[in-house]
Amino acid sequence: MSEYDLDFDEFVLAAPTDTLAVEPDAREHADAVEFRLDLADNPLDQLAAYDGELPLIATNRAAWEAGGADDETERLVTLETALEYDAVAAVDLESRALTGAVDAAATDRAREVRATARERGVPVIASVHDFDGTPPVDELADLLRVAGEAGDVAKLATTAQDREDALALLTATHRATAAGETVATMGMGAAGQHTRAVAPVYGSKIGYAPVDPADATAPGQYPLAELRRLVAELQSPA
Ligand SMILES: O=C1C[C@@](O)(C(=O)O)C[C@@H](O)[C@@H]1O
Repeated sequence: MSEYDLDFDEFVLAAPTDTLAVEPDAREHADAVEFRLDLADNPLDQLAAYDGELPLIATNRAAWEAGGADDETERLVTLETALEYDAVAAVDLESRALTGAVDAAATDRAREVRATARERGVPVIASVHDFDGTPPVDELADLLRVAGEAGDVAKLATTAQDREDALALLTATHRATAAGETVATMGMGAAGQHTRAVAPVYGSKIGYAPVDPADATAPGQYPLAELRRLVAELQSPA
């Protein structure tokens, strides 16, 4: 068993970054670092040099899901190579990449990365993003169900335009958790911000918050120390 194990039975607060050098600053409040390979310079060299304490979630976000990786083959090869490093304790794969929404060759490759992760005992976060809005609750439930079949944690980040969107996301989170699914949800944008603190109350198992707000990887993220404080207060009300 690696010293870097991550499971998602309990809430995991991840600090997203493109530079592993921030890890010492994340330690006080984070449980993990999300390493955004798609945004990083020399990501594999950074991984080879990593000797921090926090486990890493490896993400190599596709350009078609608003990430920085535009060559599908290369991004999946890089992600699979990242799995060779002990510190990589979870891997993020787009649910659409795993379920055939891209193209057949890319789907096979994404599934190979998932198989490699599983051989190594590394959980797979199957993620879905909606950068335009938040679909109705039943659609959110479907997205979570499909992602949950594709991965070990179903992650859903949608853009909340108003409080109804935020409520829909929280409702879907609550229902999925009550049904025994392992999910992570967060609302993007100003109207979604509070869901980042509140969704863990309804069972969401991952939060993302950068050490430095200037390094935010999505609209509406709280700074790390702030999200840690909010989540802790809401989980243990006085
Ligand atoms: O998928 C997610 C969630 C996220 O988009 C957010 O909204 O906090 C931030 C990303 O870095 C991460 O990969």
